[in-house]
Amino acid sequence: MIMVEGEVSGKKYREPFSKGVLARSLTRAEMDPNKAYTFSSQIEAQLKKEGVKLIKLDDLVNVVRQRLKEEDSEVAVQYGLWKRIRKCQDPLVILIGGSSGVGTSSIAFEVANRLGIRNMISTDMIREVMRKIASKELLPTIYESSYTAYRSLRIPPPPELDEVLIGFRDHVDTVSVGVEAVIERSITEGISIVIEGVHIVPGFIREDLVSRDNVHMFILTLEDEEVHKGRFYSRCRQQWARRPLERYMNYFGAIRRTHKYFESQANKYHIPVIENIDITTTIESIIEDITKTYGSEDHVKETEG
Ligand SMILES: Nc1ncnc2c1ncn2[C@@H]1O[C@H](COP(=O)(O)OP(=O)(O)O)[C@@H](O)[C@H]1O
Ligand SMILES: O=C(O)[C@@H](COP(=O)(O)O)OP(=O)(O)O
Repeated sequence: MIMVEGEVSGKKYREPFSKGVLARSLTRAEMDPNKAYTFSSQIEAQLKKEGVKLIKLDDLVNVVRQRLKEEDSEVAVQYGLWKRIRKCQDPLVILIGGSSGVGTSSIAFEVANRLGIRNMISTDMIREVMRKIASKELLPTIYESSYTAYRSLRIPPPPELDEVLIGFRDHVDTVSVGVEAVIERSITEGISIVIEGVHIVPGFIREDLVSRDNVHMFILTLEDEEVHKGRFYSRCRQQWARRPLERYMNYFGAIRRTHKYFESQANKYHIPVIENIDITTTIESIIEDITKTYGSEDHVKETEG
């Protein structure tokens, strides 16, 4: 059996070489799963042939990189980047926002998967916890959807102001307290996480958190209203009981107002805006933006492997 020796926070550990574990990291670097498994088997065979019984994780990574360079240079680059992200001491916190229906949960899931991040939370869940803590009388707007929050404003806004946006801002402002708590906890615990939903709005989450190098925010949009409507049709087909189409169509105008607000806030705070037409392109641009930060070896603070 070949043993692999790694190191976490100065402590050494050993585990058996696993083709499955190696294959998964290659799949994240966009290698075809079948090819990844074959490739991992070849690496194992190579090590056995060389009589290796124990290999340091860093050395294993170099063996993999060397062979990848010869066989698949594109995967080699992706694998290198992915390893650099994994080696970084700071956890990655990825925030994906956008108005209802633009695709935040679908994209968050894919991004987490690609980067090997095991934690993901929707801001709807954070809101749900907050609803159990604060009464409807105290925080009425969070008992509504983000786009209907205006209906429960305690003091109706003056007619010259957009009541949908006043309600939306109040709703988001409150839930942002919970979002900040999750970010803070992830940072102190060193846990990478993807947080997604309508409550990720530029300008609402504390600057000292979003300005960190390891916190990345993205806003998804759908310029074409018909395409946006189409997403509700497809979602409602999948989850009819929980997400009746009628509700989203009745409030579509309000949802589009929040959509515009997301765009203007993103521009104001220089947050990347990604038009979520093609799922692959959206994921690629998010991954590319994040990996840019890890493009240089200087960002590697620890050799955890
Ligand atoms: N890039 C995309 N192309 C096609 N359909 C998409 C894309 N992104 C999301 N969808 C679909 O659109 C619907 C809404 O996406 P969802 O992730 O639930 O949105 P949100 O969480 O922002 O409300 C779902 O049916 C989802 O499968
Ligand atoms: O508040 C809101 O805008 C939506 C967000 O959810 P998504 O549509 O983004 O999943 O929550 P709802 O009240 O409809 O459960």
